[in-house]
Amino acid sequence: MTLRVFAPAKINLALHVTGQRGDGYHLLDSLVVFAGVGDWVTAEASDQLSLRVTGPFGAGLSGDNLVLRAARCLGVTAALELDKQLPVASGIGGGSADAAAALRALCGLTGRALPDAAAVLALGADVPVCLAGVPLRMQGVGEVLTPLPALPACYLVLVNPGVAVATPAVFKALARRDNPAMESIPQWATASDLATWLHAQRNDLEAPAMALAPVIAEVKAALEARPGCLLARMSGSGATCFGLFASEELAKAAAGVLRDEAPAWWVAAAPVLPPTPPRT
Ligand SMILES: C[C@@](CO)(OP(=O)(O)O)[C@H](O)COP(=O)(O)OP(=O)(O)OC[C@H]1O[C@@H](n2ccc(N)nc2=O)[C@H](O)[C@@H]1O
Ligand SMILES: Nc1ncnc2c1ncn2[C@@H]1O[C@H](COP(=O)(O)OP(=O)(O)O)[C@@H](O)[C@H]1O
Repeated sequence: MTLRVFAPAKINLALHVTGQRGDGYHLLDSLVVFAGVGDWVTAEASDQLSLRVTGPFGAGLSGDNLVLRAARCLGVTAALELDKQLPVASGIGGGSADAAAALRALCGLTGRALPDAAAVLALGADVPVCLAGVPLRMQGVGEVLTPLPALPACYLVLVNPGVAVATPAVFKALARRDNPAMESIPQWATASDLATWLHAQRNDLEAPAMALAPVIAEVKAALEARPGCLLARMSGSGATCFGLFASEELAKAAAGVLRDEAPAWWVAAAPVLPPTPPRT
């Protein structure tokens, strides 16, 4: 039996750093969604644990892969394959998304129940939210997850300039760690309503990441300049930035122009998941 599971990119539409724990980990308040672009994890029953990595960003991976760590955490063996479509160390949770997809595939293969948030937090602060895989408010260091009102249909353009940004370095470069939490969450009727609310929120990691990798400011400005871009912001600890659009046509047009303008950048247009059916 073989199972193939999608590992969607995780996007922090807002990311507030509200404190720091005694162990150094930061307290977060984040609006997290998933995009219709991502990696794929395949698991086939085997009495040995193995991993084959393919895909355009597979060569950029070294060291202990989070997919293997997820399998060891469950105590399950399988022949795993990771098709790495997302840039590595880029603020869109690629490694955490892969770990969550591996957990799903391995639990599906063996008939086990999915582990809970507390059990998978040690794999990475983003693994619980990636395992949930639906839009959520994420708090604590990543383990406190609260459902959101249904999101309006909206589309993202993701742009990564090819500069890997190390998450610990960005947190370390923060000027303040006691920033205000997100404002209370309303019901958004349209993508424009969502953007208006998001404009009053922040990504507190944007300034320190831009200080470490100034090209991030260029990426954000390039997205902001595209017609129909309702909001441009960095995701996670960077360097990927997203633009929020109300329609697939506008998102695809923006992505096309950005690919022409900066052929070295990774550019993807994708819906926010789950895609909402059009209102009748
Ligand atoms: C910043 C965020 C926001 O969603 O996204 P990414 O930039 O990774 O996508 C996440 O909190 C990252 O989650 P993840 O990448 O799984 O983090 P981990 O592997 O657990 O931790 C990497 C390092 O980030 C810092 N870290 C992470 C999470 C957190 N709440 N406080 C922290 O201070 C610590 O220095 C830690 O050693
Ligand atoms: N499957 C994986 N995909 C991406 N990175 C991985 C994976 N396994 C281990 N890593 C390591 O985790 C680190 C963080 O990568 P990633 O999760 O892509 O970052 P981010 O959460 O900022 O998007 C990288 O430096 C990489 O070496």
